[in-house]
Amino acid sequence: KLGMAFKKDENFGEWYSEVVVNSEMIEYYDISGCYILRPWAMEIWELLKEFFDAEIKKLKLKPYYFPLFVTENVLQKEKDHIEGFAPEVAWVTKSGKSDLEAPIAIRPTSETVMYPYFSKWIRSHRDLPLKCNQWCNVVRWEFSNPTPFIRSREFLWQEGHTVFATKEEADEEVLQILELYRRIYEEFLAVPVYKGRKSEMEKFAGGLYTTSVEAFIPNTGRGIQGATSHCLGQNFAKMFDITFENEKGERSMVWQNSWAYTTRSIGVMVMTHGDDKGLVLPPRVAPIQVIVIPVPFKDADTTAIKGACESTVYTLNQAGIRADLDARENYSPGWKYSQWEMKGVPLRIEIGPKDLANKQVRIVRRDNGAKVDIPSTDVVEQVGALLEGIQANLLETAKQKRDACIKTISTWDEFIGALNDKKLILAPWCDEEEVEKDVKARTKGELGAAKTLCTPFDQPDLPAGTVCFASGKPAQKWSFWGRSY
Ligand SMILES: O=C1CCCN[C@@H]1CCCn1cnc2cc(F)c(F)cc2c1=O
Ligand SMILES: [Mg+2]
Repeated sequence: KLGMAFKKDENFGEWYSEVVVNSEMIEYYDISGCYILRPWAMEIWELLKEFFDAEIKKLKLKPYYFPLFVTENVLQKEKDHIEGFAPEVAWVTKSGKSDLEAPIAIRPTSETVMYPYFSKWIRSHRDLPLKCNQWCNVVRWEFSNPTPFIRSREFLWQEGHTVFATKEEADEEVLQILELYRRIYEEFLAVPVYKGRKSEMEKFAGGLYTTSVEAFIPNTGRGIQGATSHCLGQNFAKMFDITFENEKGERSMVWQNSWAYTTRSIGVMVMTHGDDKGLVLPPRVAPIQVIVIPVPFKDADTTAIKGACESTVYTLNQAGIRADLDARENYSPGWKYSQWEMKGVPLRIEIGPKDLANKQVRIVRRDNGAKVDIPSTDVVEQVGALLEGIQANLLETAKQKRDACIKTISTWDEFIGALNDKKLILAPWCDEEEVEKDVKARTKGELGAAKTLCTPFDQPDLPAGTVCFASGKPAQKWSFWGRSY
């Protein structure tokens, strides 16, 4: 069966589940919150990884792999680091029939796995900076509604953990990595994001401050954290005794960062660009950018048509374009069109007897359905230009949709109205945690409470005398508020 049973603007949740399955990204698994990532998803993950890994290698990050398991006493090294997270930790308690002497946790994140060894490896300033990155899976036994890519009990990520002699170096790297995350979203996934700082309440409790890139899903009116880059300060250095002897022979504590993005990024892309025909892939992350389909005609020369298709694929591949041929005999062209549209392939090239005779090919765009006939000799240049056009169009369209959801408010009533209208709310805030807690309490409900998403680095000007929408106290900053994933 092809085609979508659910419409994006009518049943978003069902639409999303259907798209990720019909496009062959995901197969549901018999453990709740766990999903099979099929090639159509893993190839996207690998394209993102290729970019990000090359970029952090330029920043001198070294690849590591730490164990999946961590002992109970090490995991609980510092109460405030994992206090609220305890229910999410998955434990191994047996091997075969026999109980383990002590339960072993499966890593939900790797600070406690890594930092005892950072303490051992770092003695002198000459051992700094230490720059560790690992690509791995983590497990968090969450209970809120599982969603493929967006919220799963196991997911893939990279986690960077860096150690510096000075706060200045750490502060600089936090922003360098955040910029890479912005590039992943805007330049690859064509998803607009805001860079900002998390509030004291929303930040990583174990750190000094948290920055993030924040996306927004217009269909649900929910913000979603795209990636996060923390400055940990010297908190973990204290916890794990990570000190070094500086040039003057004094013992000092190190300054640390940690940062991650995850397979959630693929889900954000699906939600942003997908339509009622299925997935719409930004060309820079499309495993197949162009699918070439022969269109045979009753007595036409099918061999010549297939030959033209094969040479078109070859020519495109030689130009570094990810093109493929769908010459399956057991499916009609029409069926193939629908299937590759469902999988979100950015361009389709059709070659039939007429095209052959006119030495042209027909190109069809997935994003806006536009059809264009071009001379076969121009195919590389035209396809290249079309792919760039699609990439830009997807980002621009997503930006306009997101911007249309932004509501700048100044009073509580306006805030509630905007929340009910599924808006991304920009509000003047007094920056007091009590007020943040109060807003959460006053907006509790089955759709979830409103919270601060981030304080965007790019601050609109705040006229003197502006008061906080929730407390009436003098506003200190503009922050994004809303419901979130
Ligand atoms: O967000 C990052 C970037 C990569 C490295 N880790 C940091 C902070 C992770 C915050 N966090 C997030 N979730 C957790 C879940 C747990 F079950 C648990 F024991 C601990 C945590 C936890 O520390
Ligand atoms: Mg969590």
